[in-house]
Amino acid sequence: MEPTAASRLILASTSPRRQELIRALGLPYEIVASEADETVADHLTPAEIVETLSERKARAVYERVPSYPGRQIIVGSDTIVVYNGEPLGKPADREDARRMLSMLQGNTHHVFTGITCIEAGSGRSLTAHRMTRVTMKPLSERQIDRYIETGEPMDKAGAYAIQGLGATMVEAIEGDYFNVVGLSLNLLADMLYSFNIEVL
Ligand SMILES: Cc1cn([C@H]2C[C@H](O)[C@@H](COP(=O)(O)OP(=O)(O)OP(=O)(O)O)O2)c(=O)[nH]c1=O
Repeated sequence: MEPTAASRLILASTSPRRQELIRALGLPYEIVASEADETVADHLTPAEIVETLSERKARAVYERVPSYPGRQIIVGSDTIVVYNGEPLGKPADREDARRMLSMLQGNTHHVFTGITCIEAGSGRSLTAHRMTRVTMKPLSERQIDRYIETGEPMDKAGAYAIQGLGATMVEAIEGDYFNVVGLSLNLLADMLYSFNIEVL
């Protein structure tokens, strides 16, 4: 089959960041919220966690997607921060955000994002992940408290947003920036190419 740009993507996500990122690809897309359970077994590695959850999110939408005349690829994604072997999701409350930021400040952590693509008609599925290294500069307790007061940490893995005020706390990154924000466009483009969808 010839590569085609006429296929439609369905982003299985409520994340406004992911919605903005997928728009950058310039392909037709639709957003469908995915209500997948995000609990996983304790023994999974970070890569297994984000791959399992991205799969679960994509599959939840795949199972209820209406039929459509063209090709549709459902895209699910999940992000976690890992520090010292501990996976950090979104903070439960301000205290949890304080605990996470106190650990991350002055140290290097890893951000894992998994992506799953499922083709609606055939059910063919692909899952992969990327990892980015992020180093935060040392922060005082007062700086952490003031950052938490902005409300920015609350719906972000690891309690910070590199694309927001959190950028002022990041000293260095190694790897794909967009993987930290929640969707590596580089990885997604490679995965779409396996479905004969050319972004460029
Ligand atoms: C580390 C980091 C995470 N994040 C976000 C990306 C994800 O939205 C969120 C991690 O939570 P996720 O559970 O991966 O995603 P979500 O619940 O926001 O959205 P959905 O499951 O519906 O797709 O953290 C940032 O926006 N910036 C950052 O710098």
